[in-house]
Amino acid sequence: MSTNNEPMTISEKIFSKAAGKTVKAGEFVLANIDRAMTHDITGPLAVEGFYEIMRDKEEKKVWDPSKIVILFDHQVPADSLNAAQNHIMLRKFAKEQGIINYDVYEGVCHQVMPEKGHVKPGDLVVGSDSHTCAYGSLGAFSTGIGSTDMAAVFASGKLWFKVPETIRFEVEGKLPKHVYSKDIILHLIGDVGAEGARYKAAEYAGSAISSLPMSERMTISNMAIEMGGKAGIIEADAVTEAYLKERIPDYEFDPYWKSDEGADCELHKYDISNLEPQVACPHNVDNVKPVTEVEGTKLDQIFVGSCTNGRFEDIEVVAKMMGDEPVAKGVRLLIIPASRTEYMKVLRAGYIEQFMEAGAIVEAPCCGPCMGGSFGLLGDGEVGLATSNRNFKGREGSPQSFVYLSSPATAAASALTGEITDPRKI
Ligand SMILES: CC(C)[C@H](C(=O)O)[C@@H](O)C(=O)O
Ligand code: SF4
Repeated sequence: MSTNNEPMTISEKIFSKAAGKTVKAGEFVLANIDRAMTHDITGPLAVEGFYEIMRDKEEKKVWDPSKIVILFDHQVPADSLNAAQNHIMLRKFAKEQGIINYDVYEGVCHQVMPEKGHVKPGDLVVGSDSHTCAYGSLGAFSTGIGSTDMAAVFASGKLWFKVPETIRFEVEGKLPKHVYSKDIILHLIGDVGAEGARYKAAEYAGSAISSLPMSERMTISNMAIEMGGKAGIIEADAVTEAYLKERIPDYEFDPYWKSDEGADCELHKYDISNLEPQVACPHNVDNVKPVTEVEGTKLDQIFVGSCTNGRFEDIEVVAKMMGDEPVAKGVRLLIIPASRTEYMKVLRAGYIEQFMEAGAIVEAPCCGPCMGGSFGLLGDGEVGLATSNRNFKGREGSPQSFVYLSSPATAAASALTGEITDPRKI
């Protein structure tokens, strides 16, 4: 696609493809969208907006129903009459328009989209959810948009963008035992701050990133938005290829979708060889401390799940660390696999029985308490530890509660003791 020899970032390449001409960071483009995703919270307003845009048109059809995905994850199974009505409305819209609709609770959108093969390297993907940046783990430019922008995408398949500058995180080293990609991303966010990557495309590279399996890459891309990133991209490689070959039958790896050497970016370098497990403390995701500084904080609830860390691999870490030990008295351990597929893997591995016997509770795939909208909420003065991605005041329930964020390993160690615990000490 590059028409001259100037090195380009992966974002510039993707926007050049999407705009049909070579574009550079800082330029405004009207871009063709490859895939659009919406869910039960933001979908209804997008549908209303779509009909508003189409009000004078005789045929009120979306631009391409095969490129839109609608799913239900935030309030499932319907937890209120309002949610049930929203689901009815979205099911009807999807049916009338012929849109792909996972309407029987397939799981959290950001797990289901890659899992079902809806994203590939070089794609421009939009979703009406801020953690849409998660699909950057597959080498796509993927970003969250609002419901009204989604309405415009439904109608036209296009959207205006300013091509973002790139902020590149080069992370080298071998992860110490019991330290995971969640610790890397919390460390990066703590370092650059909640605004450190504002309107920039974050790119993660280096030996510590390329050696991560896909499940852990997803965690890192997912949290780009927590430092203000517009996207969180990891260049596609053999790991990406293997993941996609299982899901997209005709997928062929294309080495073009990477940042060229010498492309313009703001560079940040890290060595994580001695990284401690990290914890984000109330009430901001960038309030990050090594676990040793918050050890001993008493917990009321631990939530293992969400689009950030609700995959089989995450839950397996918890199962293995807990072994036959029970959940500590006085703490509630809530485990929610991120999708039906991940749930089935957890089930077949025998972990659900193990967790239930240990005194934990395993729920069906959904966002759960992550956003404080559904079940499993924290009350006044309660303290929770979660493997999710946000800990703002009131995020998991009461504005008088406190949420810490960690890796599944730290969550498991803490479930055994009832207080924030360094997994290296278990
Ligand atoms: C409901 C949705 C708009 C929201 C988001 O955009 O991220 C939610 O998924 C979250 O994690 O806060
Ligand atoms: S699991 Fe949490 S972060 Fe992910 S989409 Fe659901 S509410 Fe948002």
